[in-house]
Amino acid sequence: MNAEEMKRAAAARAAELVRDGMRLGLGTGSTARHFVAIVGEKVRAGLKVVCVPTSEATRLQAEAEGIPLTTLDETPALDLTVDGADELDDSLRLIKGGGGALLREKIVAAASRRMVVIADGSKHVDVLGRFPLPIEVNPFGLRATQEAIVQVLARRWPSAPLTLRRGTDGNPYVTDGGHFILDAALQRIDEPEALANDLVAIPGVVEHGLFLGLASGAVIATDGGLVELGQLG
Ligand SMILES: O=C[C@H](O)[C@H](O)[C@H](O)COP(=O)(O)O
Repeated sequence: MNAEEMKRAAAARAAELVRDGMRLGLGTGSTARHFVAIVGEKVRAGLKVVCVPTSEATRLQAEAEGIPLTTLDETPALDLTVDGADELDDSLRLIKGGGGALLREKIVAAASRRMVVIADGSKHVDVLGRFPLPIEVNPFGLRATQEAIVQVLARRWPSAPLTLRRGTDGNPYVTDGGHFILDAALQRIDEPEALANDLVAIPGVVEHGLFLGLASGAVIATDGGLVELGQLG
């Protein structure tokens, strides 16, 4: 299987968890895109669900698929969210936000009774951190927030590069929430909980890409077949 086939296979397994009447969170990214497409096929075949998209990109795809959408204001509690990840470990701790959607993804995951991660095997790691950690910040006071983050990181990563994410036009990348993203190249995060606590305490940090205690299960597609972690049902 190539990478796209693996993503599709993981998405198809997660789609088996979807039942009539469910309130679903729809993730963002190239893996979640397969899940949204499969849900779209099921909706056109008669499945009754309402969904909250985790980004404007996913909202556009879901609308094009004819998937009924709602918001967390109308539907504040969801049954299941299915989303991709940039990295996941055996304890279902994640790094997310490579596509810039971490804030809405985390809000939607936290509003869901279950969150199932879908990924190809390349995302499954022993220790988080090879993927740069996205940190979403308010544009106001960017430089001061950046320096505060550097100081916090310096306790464990004295020289970790912290880079302002830019779009293809060279301007700072702007999230759906109107924020910027700083990517921290940490290589290895041995204590993600401690780092998460430190980051949320910094004024100006809106959210970070460590998803801890949110995922209840994962479907990982490998050349040897599907590997399931945690609880899917
Ligand atoms: O912001 C983006 C999301 O966190 C994605 O779920 C994550 O980047 C994984 O995306 P992909 O499935 O494209 O690797």
